[in-house]
Amino acid sequence: MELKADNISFSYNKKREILKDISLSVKSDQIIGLIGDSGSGKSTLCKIMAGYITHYTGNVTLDGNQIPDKDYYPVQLIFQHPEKTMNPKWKMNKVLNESWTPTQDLKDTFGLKDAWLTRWPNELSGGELQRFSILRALNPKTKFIIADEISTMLDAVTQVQIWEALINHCKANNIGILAVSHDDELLDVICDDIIKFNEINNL
Ligand SMILES: Nc1ncnc2c1ncn2[C@@H]1O[C@H](COP(=O)(O)OP(=O)(O)OP(=O)(O)O)[C@@H](O)[C@H]1O
Repeated sequence: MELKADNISFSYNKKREILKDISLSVKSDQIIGLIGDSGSGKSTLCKIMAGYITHYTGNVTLDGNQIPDKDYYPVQLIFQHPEKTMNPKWKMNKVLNESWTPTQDLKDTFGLKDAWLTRWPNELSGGELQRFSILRALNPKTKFIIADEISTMLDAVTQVQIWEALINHCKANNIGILAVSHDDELLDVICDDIIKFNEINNL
């Protein structure tokens, strides 16, 4: 499969255009990196490609087709701050199983401990919470993952564990990844190709 953004332009308000005529593509067997200046619009592009922002111009397609937003959205966005995406009034068991029920094998692969399931989100660390948000995004209907600075706040060991588990799962299940990061060393190690955001944003 191929996820494509074609000629995407967007502004939050009339004063300033954030994205101008941006095009990029990711195939199922690829990990594509996206690097660029802070505030240049990378997260905005991620939200557009994952269906969170809909009032843009241009096209986001999967194998040339518009992505229907009524069913499960096959492009899943994982954010830098997992706590912002979780209901603070839900225990982690409910948070984890909201979209699908991950197997015990997968929970083990991501180092997710059963003891965490009975806690509230504010009783877990950033690294522990990020394991939940990644597992939630790996519903079998997911075709592409957009990882927006998912390991920025984690220590080096946790960063490696999480990326290794995510990449292994995605390779085995033919899920393509768009990885946004300021860490060029990380992108050099994990990506097939790295796109410089400033060069594709035609402002
Ligand atoms: N909801 C919003 N309303 C108005 N402006 C916004 C909104 N969200 C982001 N912006 C602005 O849009 C611009 C692009 O933000 P965005 O978060 O996409 O950049 P980024 O490249 O991901 O930055 P960083 O690398 O720092 O995460 C910034 O100037 C930001 O202030």
